Amino acid sequence: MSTVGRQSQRSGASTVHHQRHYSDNFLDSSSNGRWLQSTGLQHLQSSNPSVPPLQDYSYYQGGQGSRMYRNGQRSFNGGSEFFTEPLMPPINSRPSGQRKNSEDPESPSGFSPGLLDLHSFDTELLPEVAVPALYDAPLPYRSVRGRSFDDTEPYLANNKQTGRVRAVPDNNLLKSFAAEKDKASNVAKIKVVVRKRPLNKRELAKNEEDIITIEPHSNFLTVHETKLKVDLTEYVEKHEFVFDAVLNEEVSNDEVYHETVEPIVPIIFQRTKATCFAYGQTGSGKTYTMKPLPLKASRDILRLMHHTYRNQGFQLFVSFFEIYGGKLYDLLSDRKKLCMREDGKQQVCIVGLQEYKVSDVETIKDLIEKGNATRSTGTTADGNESKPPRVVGKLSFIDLAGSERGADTTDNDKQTRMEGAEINKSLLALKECIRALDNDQGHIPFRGSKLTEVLRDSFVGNSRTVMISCISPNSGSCEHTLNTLRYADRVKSLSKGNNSKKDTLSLTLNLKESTTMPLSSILPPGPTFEDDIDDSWFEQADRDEFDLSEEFQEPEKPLWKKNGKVESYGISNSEDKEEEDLVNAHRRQVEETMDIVREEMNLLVEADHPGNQLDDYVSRLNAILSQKAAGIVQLQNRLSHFQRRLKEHNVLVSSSGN
Ligand SMILES: Nc1ncnc2c1ncn2[C@@H]1O[C@H](COP(=O)(O)OP(=O)(O)OP(=O)(O)O)[C@@H](O)[C@H]1O
Repeated sequence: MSTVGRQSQRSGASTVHHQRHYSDNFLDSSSNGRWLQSTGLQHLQSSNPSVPPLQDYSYYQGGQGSRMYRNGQRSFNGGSEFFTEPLMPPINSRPSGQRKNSEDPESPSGFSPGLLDLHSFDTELLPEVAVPALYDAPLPYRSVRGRSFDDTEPYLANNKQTGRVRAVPDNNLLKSFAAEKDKASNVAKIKVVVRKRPLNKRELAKNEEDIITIEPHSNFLTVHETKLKVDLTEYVEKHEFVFDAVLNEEVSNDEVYHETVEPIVPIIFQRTKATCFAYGQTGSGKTYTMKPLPLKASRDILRLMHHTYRNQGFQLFVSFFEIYGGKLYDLLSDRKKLCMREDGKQQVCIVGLQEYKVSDVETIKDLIEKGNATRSTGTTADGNESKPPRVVGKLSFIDLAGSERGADTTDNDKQTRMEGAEINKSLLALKECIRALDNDQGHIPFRGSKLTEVLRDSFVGNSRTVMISCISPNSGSCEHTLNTLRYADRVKSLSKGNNSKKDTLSLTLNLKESTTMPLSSILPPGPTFEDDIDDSWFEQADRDEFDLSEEFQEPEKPLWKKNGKVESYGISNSEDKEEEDLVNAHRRQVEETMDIVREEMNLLVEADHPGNQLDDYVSRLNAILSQKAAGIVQLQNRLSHFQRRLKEHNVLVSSSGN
């Protein structure tokens, strides 16, 4: 076992390499019981695993870890839904309009998703594996070591256990490899999917309207926002969005998996890190959506490991943790507080995080279901433990805190405001990292928040991100829904391969995009696309990002847009952006108000009003002005709260040394 210390430039603390202690004995019912009690995972039902258990699980601690970003107060009540669903039925196998009974809109949210690490392990750590005749292959192939098919490192070069014969794939298997590789290389770097949940009982009881329409079999979504005209009569403003996929309230969790994570599973066998996160306001269905994904993904990963990549030396590890208030807690170890360090290679290590090596779905389910085990006293592994398995692929599932909490600046409670600040910071930093990732920028601003720091290695190299934006359909959530969709839209439009033209194209060619062709390959060449990307494009993208005017582009839109008065500010960092958004929104409100006043004054001047009508006019104008003024004051308050929170947060960050 090796421990290497290094002064971290940032924190000044020593860094620690992964320390892995293998043990056969990892589940302890007493501590599980405690954890289960608090998490409600005891409600989970068992299922038929699709892959036969191999019973070779063990665990180590101290490796790179999993992450979930959640609100600490969130409950972890489990539902039985995802253990009882059939394994990945085809997306069109369910009649449209039919929802599973088990998807109860009122059922409590489930346990947190976690992370699946896929490790390749050194040959000397390979367990003896019987080589079935099926996998025997002609000699020339025997010298090819294959974590993936085209990995041409000589297989025997470092293998001290020369007596062992490594299985090599036959032609069918080679075809499988190639097919999996093909699939992997055709998955877009960023995929933004929106999921709308059904109206819940409470909303139905209040006769709340469903304000979201989704065109069948399309990627289009429209929000119908009710607004007040100058004369205080109501009108509906339509906001249209296009995403990579838009899933309506009838879509099952299986279909969500099929659309989001399933395509990226093969990629992690190609040395790629993938991240799937859910974003949206509280109660919009993030947990409901994310909960089933890790197990579904692990089923597929194990299936690939046991079939296509059989005997290729892959191991799967699972870990769970939470980031709360900028601190890390191990959810598989009684919420033990963890710290994060960087090693000499700038790899992020979560010191002490327990990671469980798993070989069957049942074990993963057990881990999720039963929670943690006792800490390792650890059966010592052989001398090779100083050579920990190398992480070759990783799939992280992140259930973010409710997005509106980041914007909640009105709470007087300091703790709540601090939480809001951290959440806000995480969301903004996440967007920045995704943007940098997709633009192949050399610098990934992962230090913007704890979440992105932890996810650092998911943002470098050949990684993939799937963002699932969850939205509530009710009219009362309109503002939050629009915010969520705008965030998603920005993430999407920041992507150099995904401007709005391309979105439209992807609508037509969506099937190709997800099955045979990358989006970029079906798009026309042009100066705005990958090949000719230059700084001016980024500047344009930045301007676009902060042009809050998209929703006002229809004919009846306020004059401020036509006057072109709203300017975007230059961008210095992600914190500034939130402030800039607020400033722009504030400015927009003021200018909109001024335009209304001007219009009304013109009307007043032009019209030959008798005195009593003039009075009416003036009082109506006053009503409009005070309504607008309230909005402006509210924005001013938000702005100053935001600035205060930023200061507090910066003090906190610098005092914590992280
Ligand atoms: N697509 C859906 N179909 C049926 N019910 C849903 C769906 N999405 C969410 N729900 C239900 O809505 C409620 C809220 O969902 P959930 O707890 O997942 O929201 P959340 O976004 O994770 O909220 P929070 O941020 O507060 O944790 C739950 O009762 C859940 O069962």
